Amino acid sequence: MCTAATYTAGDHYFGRNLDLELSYGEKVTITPRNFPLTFRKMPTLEHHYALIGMATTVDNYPLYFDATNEKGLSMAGLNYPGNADYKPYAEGKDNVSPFEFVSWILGQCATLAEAKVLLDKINLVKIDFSEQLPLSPLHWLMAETASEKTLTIECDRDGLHVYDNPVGVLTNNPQFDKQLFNLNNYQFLSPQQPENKFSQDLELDNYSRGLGTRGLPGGMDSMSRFVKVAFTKLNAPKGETENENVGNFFHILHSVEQQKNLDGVENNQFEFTIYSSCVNADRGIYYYTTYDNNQINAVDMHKVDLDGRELIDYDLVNEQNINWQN
Ligand SMILES: C[C@H](CCC(=O)NCCS(=O)(=O)O)[C@H]1CC[C@H]2[C@@H]3[C@H](O)C[C@@H]4C[C@H](O)CC[C@]4(C)[C@H]3C[C@H](O)[C@]12C
Repeated sequence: MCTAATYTAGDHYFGRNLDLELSYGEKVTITPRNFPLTFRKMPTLEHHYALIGMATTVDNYPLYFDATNEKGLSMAGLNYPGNADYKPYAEGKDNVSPFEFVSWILGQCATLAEAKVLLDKINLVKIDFSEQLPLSPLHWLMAETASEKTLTIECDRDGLHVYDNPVGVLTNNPQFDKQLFNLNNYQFLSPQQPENKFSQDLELDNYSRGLGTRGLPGGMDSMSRFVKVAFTKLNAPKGETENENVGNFFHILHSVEQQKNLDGVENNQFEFTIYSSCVNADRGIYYYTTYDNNQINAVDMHKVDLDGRELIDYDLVNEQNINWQN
């Protein structure tokens, strides 16, 4: 399972937890403006916006899991098994494969309005990257900095759905409209202590702090994480400094982090949070933590030549770095 979220506190932040039982050798990857972005059925983008994000690069092709462009538009792909339904080639449409989708949109669009124009013409065509890397069933969170608005994009059996996402979070199944509806069931949650509405005939005691959050779901499943991360994010403090806000953002994501050995999948394996990312979308800085390294690491896209023609990538720093004080 995975979780993605946005957060605004002065600047605009976008990030995700990547939860899985295996790694694809992903690295923080910068695609400069003049790296030719090729597509199976669409013309090459010789010149485009520069991108920074997490990607696996195969045959010099960046397969982005999540990314942000130099204009602050961001996207993340999350698992959507059993629902994602990619389509056959369609004449007259922009036939873009899901593995190309992030680069196609972020390479060309600065805003959600521009992205919506491309989404109107798009056909998410069923073309695998390779036999070894077939398509994954995904849906996407997309956010811009200007309006602070967020979209969810899902390609179901009945076609493409582009939802306004007023919460600014995404997890996995079920469909987004059901996740949103489910929040109706949690209106009772509060960061404040409850008042007794149970009965005036009883004297009830707030015997513990945090009673307003009793009933907040804590499961690893995607509906539980949706509620928990939405509640955490919508009540998150807004700091004064970059460090404070990056810290706040990681607290939001880590509220739904998956610890090892709690979410069993096939072959006696367990899914866990491989990395958590936080992009400052206004400044093009990609921060991340990994399961084994709680320290926040950062890559700044503006410290490299964004007019280049070659991909630039950074291995994840995966070793725990303890700050010894004596
Ligand atoms: C599995 C990842 C999503 C995380 C997630 O939601 N996990 C939950 C698993 S589950 O619900 O519990 O089954 C997704 C996000 C982005 C995906 C990758 C990107 O789409 C880029 C390429 C695309 C290729 O078609 C397949 C490999 C791949 C490298 C993908 C592998 C995998 O499907 C990734 C890494």
